[in-house]
Amino acid sequence: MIGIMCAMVEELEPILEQVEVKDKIHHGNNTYYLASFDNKDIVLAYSKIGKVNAAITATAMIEKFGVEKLLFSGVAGAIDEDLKIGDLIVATEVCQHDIDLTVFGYKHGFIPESQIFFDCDSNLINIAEHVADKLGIKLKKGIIASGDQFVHSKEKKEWIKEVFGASAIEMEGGAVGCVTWNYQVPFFMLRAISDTAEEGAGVDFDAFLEESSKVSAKFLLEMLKEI
Ligand SMILES: CCCCCCN(CO)Cc1c[nH]c2c(N)ncnc12
Repeated sequence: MIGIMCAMVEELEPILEQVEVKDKIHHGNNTYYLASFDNKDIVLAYSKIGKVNAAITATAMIEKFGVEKLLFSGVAGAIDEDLKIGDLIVATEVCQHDIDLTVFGYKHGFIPESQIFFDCDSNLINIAEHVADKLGIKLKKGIIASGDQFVHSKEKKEWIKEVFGASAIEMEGGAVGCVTWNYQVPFFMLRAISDTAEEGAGVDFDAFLEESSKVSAKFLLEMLKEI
């Protein structure tokens, strides 16, 4: 079973309308759509925004639906200057920039018995690169940082870049990476840029959420054909 996760309904809609939904299951205040696409069984859901909501959905996908690969599609704020609105980025690793146990000598993003960075699945990243070549589109790869805040300041964005080497910023991937690492389930995340995470990012986000969600959804569906 393949799991497809988004944070917001706007990110899931463009995927859901392209698959054959067989059943809808309500569980833990989430709706899980059982569907098939290209003769593959998939379960889809949006978690709601933020790391806790994302962790709930990722865990349910694994524990209740037996998902063996978890793919995330959505939008993100750009940290790297070469990422423009509408561009795609694939996560090589994810982290949580709002974890801070530095007073005990730990690095930012580190929790004892856990990790700062969680690797995304190299096989799925390879498939993404193959699909990008086939479609003739530019696909950036990089670290994506998550935190429970919408980043809209150049200072904060630059700090996250400095401390984590992140190329993009959002609010769920680091949590999903932590869940999939604990359960040893392959994880892949694709995001399309909706804003630059600086002053005024909220306005850009509202303006480009729908369009960028479609960019990410379209690519993810192409990937599904190759999995
Ligand atoms: C009510 C509106 C909720 C916005 C949710 C934003 N998502 C969270 O995953 C992605 C995202 C896009 N741009 C971002 C930014 N600049 N900072 C954090 N997250 C993001």
